[in-house]
Amino acid sequence: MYQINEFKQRESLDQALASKVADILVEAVKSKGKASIAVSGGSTPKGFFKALSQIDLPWANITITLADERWVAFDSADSNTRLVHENLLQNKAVAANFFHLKQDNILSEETLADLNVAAASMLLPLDVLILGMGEDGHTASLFPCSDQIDECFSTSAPLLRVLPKTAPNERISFSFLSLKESKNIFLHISGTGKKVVLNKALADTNIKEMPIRAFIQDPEINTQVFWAE
Ligand SMILES: O=C(O)[C@H](O)[C@@H](O)[C@H](O)[C@H](O)COP(=O)(O)O
Repeated sequence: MYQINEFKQRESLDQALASKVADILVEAVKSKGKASIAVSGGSTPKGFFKALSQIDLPWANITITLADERWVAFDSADSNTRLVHENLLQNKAVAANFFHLKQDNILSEETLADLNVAAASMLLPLDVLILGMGEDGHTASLFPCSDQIDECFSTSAPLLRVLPKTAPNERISFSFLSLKESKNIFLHISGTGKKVVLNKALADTNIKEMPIRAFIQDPEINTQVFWAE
């Protein structure tokens, strides 16, 4: 299920989402000494990253990772790791820990197995998950067009390799079953085009056709949608 929070200005959304996420992270650190957050890449979250980076938080006890990453070099314009380093791991958040999904040149079975062990012990369940959504209804790198779409929903491994057919780059993504355990889930989208996609996602039920449906229609999952015009 979902609740929608609508904003006229993207800047107001960025501030509101940053302050909500900050409160959750503070509470998590207070109660268990540490907190984890997975953010998404793409073009939408830059302003949110900047707003969150300026908040005074116990950053040294907070680990940031990505919901998914493209398997590209750090200096590539497509690197979500680079996006996070340039926009979120700045200002006060410079003290935060970053869990790197992109490791070696090749995403081998061994690398994936090591990442799965590390993610399970260090990050999961996530305290905060910020999802984005593509025009095709993908979220994280759960791509409807990929041969891995069944595995995206069925695997109990935290992470999997995905090869989208309609988007560039090999990907690594947290699986649906690991993402759905997140304690606080947000979907951050902006623009009228994304509102149309959201409405399309709400109008039908096939999750493999539009994976975002799984997060907004499952009664066991509570997704806070943050949308700005
Ligand atoms: O690395 C990625 O591609 C993502 O994490 C992906 O799931 C993204 O969030 C959506 O594609 C929305 O992207 P935009 O914000 O660019 O529309």
